[in-house]
Amino acid sequence: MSCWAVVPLKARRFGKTRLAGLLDDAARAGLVQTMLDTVLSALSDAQEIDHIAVVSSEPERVPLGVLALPDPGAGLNPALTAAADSLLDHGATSLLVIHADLPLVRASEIDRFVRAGRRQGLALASDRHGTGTNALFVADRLDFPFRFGTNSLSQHLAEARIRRITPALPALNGLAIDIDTPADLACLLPAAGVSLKPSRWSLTPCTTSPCTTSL
Ligand SMILES: Nc1nc2c(ncn2[C@@H]2O[C@H](COP(=O)(O)OP(=O)(O)OP(=O)(O)O)[C@@H](O)[C@H]2O)c(=O)[nH]1
Ligand SMILES: O=C(O)[C@H](O)COP(=O)(O)O
Repeated sequence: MSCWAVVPLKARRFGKTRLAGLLDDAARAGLVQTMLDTVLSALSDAQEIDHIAVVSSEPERVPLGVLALPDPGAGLNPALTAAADSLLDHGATSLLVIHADLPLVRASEIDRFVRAGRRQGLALASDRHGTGTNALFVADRLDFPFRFGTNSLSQHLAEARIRRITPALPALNGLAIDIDTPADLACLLPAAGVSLKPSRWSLTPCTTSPCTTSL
């Protein structure tokens, strides 16, 4: 049994565009790198993960000890499909797809997510809005179709229904809190104790759970 984790990583110049009004290129690149480091470190500490890969058109960004997989350049779902095919050749028997923009994720949460997925055959990690999918674990069925994008959670649930799988949907803050928009940053930064420069940041209070809990 060999459990691989794969992290998709968008090309630098296309990454985190929704934050472009708030952060300049260098700040966005720094944020992306910090979040990627956090995710890779949590994966490497997770007991349930045997190997880690990053699928990216920029292999120079992939650290030593992590397998760099090429991105065919047709978007996120084709990149992940190509990665899953390639990992089958590397002996993968189960697969965790996890986004690179989860700044609070911990190894213990990854372990809980994977264990829940093993029990059900599939686990899905919703974003805090209940619409997106931040992580997906498949046991055995590496051909499960990826439907990342708008409203991906309901699309992944529909694919599960077609296959008569009842996925695990564990509520784990570190997997729910991704950083896409200025509102996401507004949720994260005060809770994380990061100081802000008011002249550059426009923060609105966040009311959507679980962003205010256990950070
Ligand atoms: N390899 C690869 N990764 C991608 C691609 N599109 C998105 N990702 C990654 O998928 C995850 C979710 O990405 P998104 O939130 O859709 O995109 P983003 O760059 O983070 O943010 P926006 O530009 O604001 O949409 C992140 O880990 C991205 O780096 C792609 O075409 N190829
Ligand atoms: O399926 C999703 O939720 C999107 O592919 C990526 O999520 P994000 O835009 O919330 O990071």
